Amino acid sequence: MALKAIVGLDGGFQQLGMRDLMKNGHLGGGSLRRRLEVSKFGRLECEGVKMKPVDGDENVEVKKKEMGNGGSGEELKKRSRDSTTLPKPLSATNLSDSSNGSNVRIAFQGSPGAFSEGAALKAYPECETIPCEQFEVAFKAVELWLADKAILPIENTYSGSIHRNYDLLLCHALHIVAEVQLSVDYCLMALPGVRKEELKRVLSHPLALAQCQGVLSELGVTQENADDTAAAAQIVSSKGLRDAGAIASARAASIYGLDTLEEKIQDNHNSMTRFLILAREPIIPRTDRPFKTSIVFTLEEGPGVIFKALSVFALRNINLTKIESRPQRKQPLRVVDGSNDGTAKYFDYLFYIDFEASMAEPRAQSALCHLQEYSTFLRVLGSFPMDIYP
Ligand SMILES: O=C(O)C(=O)Cc1ccccc1
Repeated sequence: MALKAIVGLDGGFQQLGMRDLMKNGHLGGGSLRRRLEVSKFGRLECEGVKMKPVDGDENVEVKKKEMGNGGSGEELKKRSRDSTTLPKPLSATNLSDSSNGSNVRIAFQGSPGAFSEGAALKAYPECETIPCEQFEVAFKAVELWLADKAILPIENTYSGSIHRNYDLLLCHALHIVAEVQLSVDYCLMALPGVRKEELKRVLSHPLALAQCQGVLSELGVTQENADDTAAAAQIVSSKGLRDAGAIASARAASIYGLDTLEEKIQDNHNSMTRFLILAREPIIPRTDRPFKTSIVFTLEEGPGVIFKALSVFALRNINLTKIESRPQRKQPLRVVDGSNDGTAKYFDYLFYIDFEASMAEPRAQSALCHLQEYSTFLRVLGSFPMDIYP
């Protein structure tokens, strides 16, 4: 799919949105350069672009078995129709990507100062970050070569999995190339001169509000959802709201010129958020450092299939770090014939598993070959280094 990037700077902070990812145009070098120049403070907007459905089923062909990152023949044929997903030759930019992230553009959902941006900077301190209105836009930005990678929060030790982002992993053909674990510190902030007692409401991302209930109920304020924590800070600042505070990062306070009224206001100080970094191409799995592999699969019907599926890892002494199941939205029910009482209908699920092994290890390869005996669909989402230094 081709696109045209249109980004206007109207004086304020902007995000990449659907409107900027155009249907029929092409990406002119000039417009890309212009967009990238503003991207430190701008977000892309997208409208009118036909997005793949977010229920994750367009790329899921459950009737076919699929191994590795290459996909089935049918899927490869489908992908080859869309030239943006074809592997591209190495360029000078690829070769100059350094581990500190200079020359790497990372798309994230949110405004500058969001925690997702902080996680991107933890992984690649010198990267260029591209704020996007929605997660779909961040994925699209990578698929359309506007960004090299996308980052998305996937789970939190306090509130668990971010289900929508699991679903998104399946809608797109991006590969997980890294994980980042971040301990998130929330700050309460307001316009300079505003005191805590003057606050009548506090704005933030729902996840942040949920984790700061102690302070919020002490303040007796109403809570208002924002798209992301930094957007909350931006609203308070740009609208000059003197009765409102925001919960966001210390970086957001400094970006939007707000004063921090209280630091580390979260109820639980040990809470961590795990983010995934996605790219168009998988990385080459290695065995010289701890690796994790993420897979998604569906199972045949029958007694004990989940037990059998999990045993392929236990038999090879492979540790599982995460199990998640999600309904198959497009075909949520599986009709099973053959019971004595007639036809039964079951909920049909996708299983996501993370295991501690690299796809370069024979035990991981044989575990997945074994798993194929019980699964109707299997996709490796990525094999990537574990973030062991949170
Ligand atoms: O809103 C943000 O800043 C985000 O990046 C999403 C988020 C919110 C709370 C914890 C971790 C990530």
